[in-house]
Amino acid sequence: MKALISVTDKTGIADFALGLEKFGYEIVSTGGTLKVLLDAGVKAISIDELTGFPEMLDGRVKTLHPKVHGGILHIRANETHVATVKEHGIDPIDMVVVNLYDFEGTLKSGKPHDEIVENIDIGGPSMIRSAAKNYKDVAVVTDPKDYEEILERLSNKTLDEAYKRKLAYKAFSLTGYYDAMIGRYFAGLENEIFPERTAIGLLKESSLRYGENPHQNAAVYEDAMTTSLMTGMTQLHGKELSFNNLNDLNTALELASEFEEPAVAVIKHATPCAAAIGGTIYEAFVRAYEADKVSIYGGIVAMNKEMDAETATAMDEIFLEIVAAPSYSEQALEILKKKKNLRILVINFNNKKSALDVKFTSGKVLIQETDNLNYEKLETVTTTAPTKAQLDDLKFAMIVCKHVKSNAIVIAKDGATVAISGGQTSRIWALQNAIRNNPDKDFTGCSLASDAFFPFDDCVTLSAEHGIAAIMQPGGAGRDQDSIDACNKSGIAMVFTGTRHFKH
Ligand SMILES: NC(=O)c1ncn([C@@H]2O[C@H](COP(=O)(O)O)[C@@H](O)[C@H]2O)c1NC=O
Repeated sequence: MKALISVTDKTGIADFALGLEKFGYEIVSTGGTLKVLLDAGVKAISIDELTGFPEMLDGRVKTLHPKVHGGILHIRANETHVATVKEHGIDPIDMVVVNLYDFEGTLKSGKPHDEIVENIDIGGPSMIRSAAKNYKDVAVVTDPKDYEEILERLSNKTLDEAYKRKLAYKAFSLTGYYDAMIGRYFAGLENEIFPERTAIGLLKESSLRYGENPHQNAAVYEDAMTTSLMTGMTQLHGKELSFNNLNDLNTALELASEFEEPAVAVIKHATPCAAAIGGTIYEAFVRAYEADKVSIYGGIVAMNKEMDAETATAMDEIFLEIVAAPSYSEQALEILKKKKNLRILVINFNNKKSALDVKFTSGKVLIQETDNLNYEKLETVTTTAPTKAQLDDLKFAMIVCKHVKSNAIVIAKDGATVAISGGQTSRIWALQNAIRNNPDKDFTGCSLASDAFFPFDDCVTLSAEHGIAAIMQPGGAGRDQDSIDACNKSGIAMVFTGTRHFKH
């Protein structure tokens, strides 16, 4: 029996090869791997000896040879195959142990293009695919974590077809993932974000306790080709993150990262319930908290600057699922850690938002660029123009609005939300809810943003009844003029942005 071993990640390979030898395997190996094996006392032979060719072209051709692929691919139960390999002096290869050049690591460490290309493994995936195709006769081992089990199975004679098929599934998943990364890298070089054919390539990070609801199984995957806000985040404390936590966190981070100044976003059910900016994080937090003291219960709080002790203390009375910040003062951490279950996350806000927004629907996958444009223009369409403070609030409200599920209305004052209403099937309902859910709020002088245009003037009429002073919306409705007239009648300033922010 022969095992061909050719690995970049040499973890555990010597012990595995020594183990295989005990079960009668003759080991054949490539340059660097051979050296490690010989040093460990494995009686391995070189691939050159097997093929009768030297490794050549700086390692570009080592195992790409009929003696290798014929040895792997012939069907043992097929007499013609067996006769053919015999005729050509090809010995059967019964096990292929291969892992691949570190394309991902080379790319991520910012190496030049030529070096990245050199780290595209050709011979490795070829052998993996050959062995996986012929899994009934060949065991394909691509993961060092499997070495132990394979030796165990050799010992109790359970390296059977069913297990070899499982190894084949892992093998094809690996080559698919590997090629997906390479494909995306090359598409990126052409600035092609919507290629004709594409593979995403996802690496399982962990299973989750459950999905959106306890009866749904779920797992979380890492997209190795994307660096975005959650990339490299660390959890300092608290229970493991759930499916809903991660989904909600995404909105929290995307909103908090919109601002240069200290900003706090409070999220429930993947939609903001409050947000504020301030001179300090403490100020921003207090104002966000006061904006909605009810919904924050069980929410996620993300901030774009260090969490200090004062802010941590202010959170003390509130039940939160997650706090996320770029860093924590020692004292803040001490205070927060008193809450056993609170998940405390460190986020790298220098990472950008993900460039693509991907939605899997039933049978179709929708891919779009992330909504990165806040407004195309700022055009005052009323006789009254917003004051500087009102315009600042309008811009702030529109940024928050962008992250609220449609139909969305955000009312703000002095850089803090006053009312948010989203996920409504009619625009007027969104505004009615914003007002109805906040019976104690005074909307006089507030600024209002709408994620899409007003189809009728009813939103302006209701805004006027509640003293709202300025409105921002994309404009573009057939009845825009009705809304403009209604604003002029009530002295409301209205600004058109030309940019819609639906979020479904
Ligand atoms: N070109 C080939 O024929 C070839 N055959 C095997 N490899 C890769 O060479 C690596 C091992 O090289 P070494 O044993 O020299 O450290 C493995 O990751 C294996 O996938 C090859 N390298 C690249 O394609």
